[in-house]
Amino acid sequence: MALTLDRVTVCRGRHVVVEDVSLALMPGRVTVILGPNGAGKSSLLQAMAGLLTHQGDVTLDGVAVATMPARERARRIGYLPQDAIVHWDMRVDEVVTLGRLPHGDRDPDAIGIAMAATGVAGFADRPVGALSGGERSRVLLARVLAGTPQWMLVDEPLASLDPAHALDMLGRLRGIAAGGAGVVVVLHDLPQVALAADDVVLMKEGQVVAAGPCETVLTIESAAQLYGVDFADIKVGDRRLLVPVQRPS
Ligand SMILES: Nc1ncnc2c1ncn2[C@@H]1O[C@H](COP(=O)(O)OP(=O)(O)OP(=O)(O)O)[C@@H](O)[C@H]1O
Repeated sequence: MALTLDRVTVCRGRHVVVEDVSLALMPGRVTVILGPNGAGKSSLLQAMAGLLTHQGDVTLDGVAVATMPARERARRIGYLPQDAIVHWDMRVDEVVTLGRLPHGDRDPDAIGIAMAATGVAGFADRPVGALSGGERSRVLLARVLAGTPQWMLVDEPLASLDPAHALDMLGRLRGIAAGGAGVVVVLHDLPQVALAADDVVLMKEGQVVAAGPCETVLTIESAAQLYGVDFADIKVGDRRLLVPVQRPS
């Protein structure tokens, strides 16, 4: 079930936005992609999902994602884009049921498990348009989860969530990985990265500058190099959380 990238390059217009990226991502773990704005994180995630034309190979269990029939790809890889919105004012349970489309069924077990895992069962009959941003984020996660994908690719799921809901969402993503799926998530907030990540991929200007276990790859030094600002660390339990600090003038 490994998701493997071999020399993946993505061009948008005339620009190379992801360059020569090779990675082996493992299921059962949360891998966080981080890097400055415009580094190519979303483009890389979309290439992994088979949604963006690229050079090089993205393979799942040795099978090229680009050549998988669309339905099979959607069954195996769940993708939650940045700023995902729901265009129709459907009920929560109807939105979650849409996650079963790649399977062509309305499997009540899968839908129920997804709703329970994301904590949306309590407002299943409400219209999504009447939910708060945090509740809506959980519904959209439930929709992807209902498809029981082997891999979940999630782009900035914490935008607009307050700290409590952000922690809740990170816990749910970790729970999904603990259940055996692979989780790849783009995040910006470094304390949240340290709380969520087993592995990290550091990207800058389209290239992967480092990848591996969070505790060894994400350091004060690597973060400073990545973002061009200084960081301090705070020890919380067995984790070191990095926070940006002003460089002394
Ligand atoms: N649809 C598009 N057409 C042309 N260029 C694009 C398009 N989407 C993104 N880009 C460009 O590709 C580069 C990488 O963008 P991408 O969204 O992958 O970066 P990112 O690291 O996810 O950024 P952010 O942290 O700001 O979300 C940027 O220079 C961006 O301007």
